[in-house]
Amino acid sequence: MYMQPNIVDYPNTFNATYPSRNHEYTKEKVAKMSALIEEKIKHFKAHPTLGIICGSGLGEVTKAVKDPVTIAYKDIPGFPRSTVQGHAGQFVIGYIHDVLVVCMQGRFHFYEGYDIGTCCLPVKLLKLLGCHSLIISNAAGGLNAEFNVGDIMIIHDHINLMGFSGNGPLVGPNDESWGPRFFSMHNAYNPAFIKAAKEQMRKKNMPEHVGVYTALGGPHFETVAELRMLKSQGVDAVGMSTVHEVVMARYLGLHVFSFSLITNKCPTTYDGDKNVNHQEVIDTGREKAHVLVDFVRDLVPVLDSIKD
Ligand SMILES: O=P(O)(O)O[C@@H]1C[C@H](O)[C@@H](CO)O1
Ligand SMILES: Nc1nc2[nH]cnc2c(=O)[nH]1
Repeated sequence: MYMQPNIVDYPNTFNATYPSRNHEYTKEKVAKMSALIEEKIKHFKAHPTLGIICGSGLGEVTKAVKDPVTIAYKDIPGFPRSTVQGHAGQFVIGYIHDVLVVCMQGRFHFYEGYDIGTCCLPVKLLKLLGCHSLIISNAAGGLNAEFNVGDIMIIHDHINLMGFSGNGPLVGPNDESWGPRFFSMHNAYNPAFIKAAKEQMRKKNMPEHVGVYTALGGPHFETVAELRMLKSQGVDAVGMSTVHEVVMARYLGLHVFSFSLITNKCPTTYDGDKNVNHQEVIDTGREKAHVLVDFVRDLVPVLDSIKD
């Protein structure tokens, strides 16, 4: 879907167009959304400290949440709607162990027609709700030959392909009260979180995959030539999200842990019938729900205790 670029008056100069609507999500606007949620969770008498963004088919992670309060995205004025199968479109807020978490069952993708800034609005909302850290999950195709369908890959770095070409969430005017104009993406994926997650994997006898993720605009999956190119550039898993959310999270000073569920293998040869499809992605998420719930449940208190 073609999005009409947003037109903003730049004081005294000219009308500028921006690919991202991030600047429209002002503190005032996002605080109104946050206040609606806070009202519905005031009985907890605490603010959530950890946000969890669930990838395609990965919403069952919320089974780890005790005393959940569910709030539909459609009940928050100005908040986008989920349009993709496997993204329920609701917040699930409650406790995992003694940590108050906000889970997002559903994220927003560029291919749904949302601009990249709108895709990252949830990260701003999670920050205003009080989160200091995020777990960002996604379903991804595995390029690394060591990965099997159903494995988890911890993301230790990414290649921001959409951002390379100027389609980044922070393109446009900057409000310094949210974050700085320029900032580093070095160690964007918190090394202490990665270390803790690897320890969890070792204890659970899970393969300890760590790798590089990239997101393409989608919604189509990749050609063999594209996958070969990505593999040659050091990409281990390919998806359609996460990267821009991590950029936004680091801008806001949030700590990030992120992982991919490898839902399919990415074909790098032309032989055989290797058509990836969304149903396969959803099915792998469902089949592995128990592993994800267990992994996230045990990781949450560990990550929450690491403050830098
Ligand atoms: O929201 P995520 O990144 O987990 O979703 C992936 C990428 C596409 O949206 C979808 C393809 O099946 O899964
Ligand atoms: N781009 C992309 N996204 C995915 N999400 C789940 N599997 C895939 C994949 O193979 N490619």
